[in-house]
Amino acid sequence: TRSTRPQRLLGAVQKNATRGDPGSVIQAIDHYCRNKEWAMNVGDEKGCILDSVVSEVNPATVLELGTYCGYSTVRIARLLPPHAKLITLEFNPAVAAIARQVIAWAGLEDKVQLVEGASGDFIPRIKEQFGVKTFDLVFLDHWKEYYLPDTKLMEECGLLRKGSVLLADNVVCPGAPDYLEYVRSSPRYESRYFKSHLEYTKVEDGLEKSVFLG
Ligand SMILES: Nc1ncnc2c1ncn2[C@@H]1O[C@H](/C=C/CNC(=O)c2cc([N+](=O)[O-])cc(O)c2O)[C@@H](O)[C@H]1O
Ligand SMILES: [Mg+2]
Repeated sequence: TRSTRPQRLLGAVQKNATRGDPGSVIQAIDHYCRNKEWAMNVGDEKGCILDSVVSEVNPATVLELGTYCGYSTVRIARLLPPHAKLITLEFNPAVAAIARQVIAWAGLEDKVQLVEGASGDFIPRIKEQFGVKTFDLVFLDHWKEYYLPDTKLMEECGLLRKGSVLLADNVVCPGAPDYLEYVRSSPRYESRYFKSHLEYTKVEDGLEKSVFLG
C-alpha cells in the first residue's frame, strides 16, 4: 500500500540528514516540503520566530500541543538548556511513531517526552503524572478549534504562572479566531502578533505570542 506523507517525510530525513545533527534534520524536512511535498510543519520562516521566542524565554519546561512529525519539537528541543524538558502531545499513534524516529534521528530523545493522547485528557493529568508544576512556554499547533478550550484548561489546572508564554501557530491561516479574540481581549494576557507566511508559501500567516499575567 502507498506510504503516508509522514512516512515519506521521515524517509527524507533518514536519506538527507546526519544522525545527531538537529540542524540537518530541520533542513532536510524544509527542503523536502518546499520542493517535493508540502506538509504542515511550522517551517523555516515561522521557525525563525519560534527560535527567537524560545531563546528569549530560555524555558526549563515546555509543552507542545500537536507533535505531528516532530519538526517543531526538534526546533525547540535543540535550543533548550541542559535538564530542560519538553513534553509534546500527539493523539495519532501512527504520526507519533514517525515523530519519535525524527526526534531520535536528531539525537534529542533525552530532552523530549512524546505522549500519545489527546490534550483534553492529558492536560489535567500532567502535574501529577509528569511532575511539572507550571510551563514556561507552550507551543500550540494542534487542531485550531482546540487552542481556546485547551488554554482555558491549562489556566484551570494551574499550569500557567505569571510570565508563562503561549506561542500559537496559524492564527491567520487556517486561523484560530476565538483563541485570538480571547488572548487579545483578556486582561490576563499581553498579546503580540508576529506576521509571517504559511509554511513554504506566500500566503499570510503568523504566530501570536501571549504572556500570561497571572
Ligand atoms: N487535541 C489534540 N491532542 C493531541 N494531538 C492533537 C490534537 N489535535 C490534533 N492533534 C495532532 O496534531 C496534529 C494536527 C495539527 C493541526 N494543524 C493544522 O491543521 C495546520 C494546518 C495548516 N494548513 O492547513 O495550512 C497549516 C498548519 O501549520 C497547521 O498546523 C496532528 O498530528 C494531530 O494528530
Ligand atoms: Mg501549524
